[in-house]
Amino acid sequence: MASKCKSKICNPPEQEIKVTQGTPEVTQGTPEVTPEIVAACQELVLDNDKLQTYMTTFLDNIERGLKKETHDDAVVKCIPTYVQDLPNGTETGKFLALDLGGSNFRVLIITLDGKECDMQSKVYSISHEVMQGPGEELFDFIATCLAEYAVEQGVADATLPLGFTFSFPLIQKGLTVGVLERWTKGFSCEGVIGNDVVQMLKAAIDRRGDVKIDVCAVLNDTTGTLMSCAWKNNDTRIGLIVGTGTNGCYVEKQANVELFDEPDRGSGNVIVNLEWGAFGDDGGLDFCRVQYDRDVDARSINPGKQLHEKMISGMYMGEMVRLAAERFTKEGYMFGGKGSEQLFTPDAFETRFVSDIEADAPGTYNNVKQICNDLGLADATEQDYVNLRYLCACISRRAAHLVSAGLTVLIRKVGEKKVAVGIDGTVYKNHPNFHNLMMEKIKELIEPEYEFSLMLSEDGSGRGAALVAAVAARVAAQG
Ligand SMILES: Nc1ncnc2c1ncn2[C@@H]1O[C@H](COP(=O)(O)OP(=O)(O)OP(=O)(O)O)[C@@H](O)[C@H]1O
Repeated sequence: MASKCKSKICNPPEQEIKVTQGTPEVTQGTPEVTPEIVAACQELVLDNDKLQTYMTTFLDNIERGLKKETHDDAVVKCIPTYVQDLPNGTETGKFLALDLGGSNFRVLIITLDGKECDMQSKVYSISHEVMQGPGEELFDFIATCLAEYAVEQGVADATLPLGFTFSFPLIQKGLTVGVLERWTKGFSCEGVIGNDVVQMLKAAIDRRGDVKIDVCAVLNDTTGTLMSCAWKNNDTRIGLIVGTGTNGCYVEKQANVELFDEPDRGSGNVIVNLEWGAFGDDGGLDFCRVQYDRDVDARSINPGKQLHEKMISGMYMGEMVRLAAERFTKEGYMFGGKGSEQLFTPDAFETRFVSDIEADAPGTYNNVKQICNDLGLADATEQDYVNLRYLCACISRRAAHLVSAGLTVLIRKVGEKKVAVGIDGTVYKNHPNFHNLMMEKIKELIEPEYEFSLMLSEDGSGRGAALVAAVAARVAAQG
């Protein structure tokens, strides 16, 4: 099989993989990506016709999620968040925030004063045992971190308002009531699904009895991201996360959100948490899923669920590249047909490698070489580097294009001529091309009358949680 390996190596002064249009191309005079790999990767290219199909299906899914009659069977749940008002820059006070939603857990103390915001925080990593152990132990762990940090910061007796950023699908029944619908992103703690996570948090705090806390909002990081960005930019109407998982939210008219059952406090709007990670769970994305998607899904702890998320987010992107590299190695096109033990080990190829490899300057192979060495692929050739970079580009670009098509639908749905999108998540932040790919693709897909901007929303989970709590307090004070 190794004989199939094409090693056409030259040493061009400049080499660039263009990832902006169609399939990534290599400029002339550089080692070309092995043609068999290019041909096999066509399935990862989402042309605008496919993206139109995606957009039509996605919009239909949103409508189904918003309508009472179809909501129960809808996969894109469109959950009303009970956040009716965006910040106006007058929010003040000291707040606690908890941020649970992925690989790390954080406790924050946030001081808001008009346009000033001071944040102190501590990060705790969550062990595999806690992520997949009994729910009560998860909440005891959260309460312990909270209590320790509150004592350390001298606010244990201050009864500060707390915003709880809990970034898993919650059915909200009020600003302080959130029932977990299902776990995602590798969590599977028993005894939480179907329960109100705010009550579980309060119970854990009470079990300790050493801190006084006023839990006054539960939200997910998407909502926090939107709020945090809106605090800086009045045009913000959409929040997006591309991190461990992916999700989106947007400002919708209350009249269109049939499940929203609270009186209008004046804005006429409410933030809708799409839970768009589940898009495709009814087969709606089968037209563009490929074998790597099916393999990643089959080996996950939630097969058949979060299929859109699995095509996009950081938890799966590296593994997708690894699966492709494994395939092309076994077919004899890469790494001398041999590969290495690490290359054939699930999850050994981290998503940060995708960013690092694509960040190599044109014609240079510093990062890719280092990564190959670390993966036991010290014999990799320049041709292998080019091929591996191509696989990274195909998979990250597909993710960026899916997100772009989703945002195009939301920008149109918001319906205002000028819309800012607040975005958070390490994939968006650290991937060298993700932002540019999104800008280009949305411009291509959307009508020219829409003006949009994509803004990095710094720390939506922390500042956003404080803002939700603060806005609720401001609106309540206004009567
Ligand atoms: N340099 C990088 N480029 C791209 N992805 C990366 C990079 N470094 C880490 N990641 C990926 O980012 C993900 C973590 O992102 P982030 O910290 O934003 O998520 P989270 O807060 O844990 O969860 P979420 O934001 O989805 O609720 C992991 O899947 C990790 O593999």
